[in-house]
Amino acid sequence: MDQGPVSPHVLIFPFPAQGHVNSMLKLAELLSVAGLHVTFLNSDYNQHRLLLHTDIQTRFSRYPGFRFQTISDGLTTDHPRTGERVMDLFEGLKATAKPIFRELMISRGQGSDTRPPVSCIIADGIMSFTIDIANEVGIPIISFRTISASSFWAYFSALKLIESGELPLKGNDMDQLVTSIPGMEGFLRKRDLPSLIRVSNLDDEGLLLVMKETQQTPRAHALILNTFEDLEGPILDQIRNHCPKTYTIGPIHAHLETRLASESTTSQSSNSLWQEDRSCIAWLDHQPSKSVIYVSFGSMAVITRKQLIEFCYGLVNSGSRFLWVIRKDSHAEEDGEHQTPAELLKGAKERSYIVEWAPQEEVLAHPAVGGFLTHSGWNSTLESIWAGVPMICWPYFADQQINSRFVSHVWKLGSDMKDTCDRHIVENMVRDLMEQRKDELLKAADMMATRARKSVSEGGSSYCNLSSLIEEIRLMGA
Ligand SMILES: O=c1ccn([C@@H]2O[C@H](COP(=O)(O)OP(=O)(O)O[C@H]3O[C@H](CO)[C@@H](O)[C@H](O)[C@H]3O)[C@@H](O)[C@H]2O)c(=O)[nH]1
Ligand SMILES: C[C@H]1CC[C@@H]2C(C(=O)O)=CO[C@@H](O)[C@@H]21
Repeated sequence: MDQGPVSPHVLIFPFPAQGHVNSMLKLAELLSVAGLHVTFLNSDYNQHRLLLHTDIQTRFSRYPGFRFQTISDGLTTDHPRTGERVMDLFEGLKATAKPIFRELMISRGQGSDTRPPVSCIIADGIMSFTIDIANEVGIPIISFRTISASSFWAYFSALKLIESGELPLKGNDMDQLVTSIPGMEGFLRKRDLPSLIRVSNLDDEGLLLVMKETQQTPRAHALILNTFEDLEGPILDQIRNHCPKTYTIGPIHAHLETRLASESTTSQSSNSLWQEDRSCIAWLDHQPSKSVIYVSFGSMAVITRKQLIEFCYGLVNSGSRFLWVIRKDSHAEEDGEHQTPAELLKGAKERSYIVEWAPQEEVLAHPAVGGFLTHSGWNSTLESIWAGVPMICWPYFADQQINSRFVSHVWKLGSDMKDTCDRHIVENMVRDLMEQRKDELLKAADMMATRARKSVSEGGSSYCNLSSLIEEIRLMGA
């Protein structure tokens, strides 16, 4: 990448969760490759886990302008930070991180640092207190929202949903179409609204939070989204009516690979907060081409024992081979139930493999993988699109409900199991994806993967947008 004469200093501040740290740390590396000074402000809790489970220090030591800095997320070490309790992070950050961040920005991140002062902040768009502080101290700020453009737009349109009377939800017909989100009139049902705004009470804390946070974005200098024009073009047109400087630079994980390759460098870029169990790659090496369905519900979902059992039976009865990520903290233990998932899956021992955390990007790229049963987190969705792997979506919360509608009905890359969790449905959907509609879905997935490749290749939309973004950041530092 070209390196101009000015060397600005960007401070990157993610919301402290895996799905956010992952993409924002990849952006940090992209900016470091371009020769910018970068400070990555990680929570103490996540930094400890990154150091424990990755080679992050060594990886970033090749960038002399890069530093990690840490900040408290306001929660105790034993707080789960998963499931619904992830929302506690917002209070923790406001009470603890916000005043520290203000002091840090008043000093322009200077302390004992010999690097130039911070000239630009890139902060998670779900933490609008960073916009208040940046504007107060006079440092330009760019919001990075780590969700899809479509879910961002749904949150942005929440006020319209309220004005038109579509929110709060009334009645039981969740299949009714929603009419007041411009660009989604023909296919978005009530049940496809992100769970945080799929509510029947306007006092709902999640609704108020996500609405307020999203409404603040136009106050930032620009918006970065981890998506690409060919994927979400019509929705991006809508967003640009409110946030004209919207840079789409995704899929970021692939963009980083591409840029590093063009610099003749490679990066084993695990940003995992859990220890990756690489034994699953050896297991995949012994499975036939496109025969395995990969199952993972990301880093935050917590499922009930009953749901776990329905998935077990559905997968076993489908007859398919499967690789399943079951985090230790991902399912509630219930009284009188002591069978582990491995014991429950005894009947499918030869054709199943369980790990607590996988090297997901590598798994999805493996020739043995032919499908992905996913919770539709945005990173997982993009990683699956990049790898050309069709999906069965089982959205858990937040943006996932709308992502799964786009996967199944707009991009036609799989099916949506939303709001059900029944062994027969799991079995039928796996058979459909891995057998009946296999060729058709693989073809559609392959076509979208080709478009994704084009976007991060030289001259592609994400490639050009990243170059413009870097140029803009350089001008801020001048
Ligand atoms: O065994 C695993 C499982 C996951 N991952 C990685 O973990 C990330 C998970 O991210 P995502 O798929 O986005 O899910 P969540 O962890 O649930 O992410 C949160 O953050 C996302 C970005 O804001 C949102 O889209 C989600 O709804 C929200 O739950 C991905 O990069 C995966 O590759 C692994 O490396 N190994
Ligand atoms: C805890 C969730 C509330 C909203 C956040 C989010 C967003 O940016 O809208 C995405 O997924 C979750 O990580 C966050």
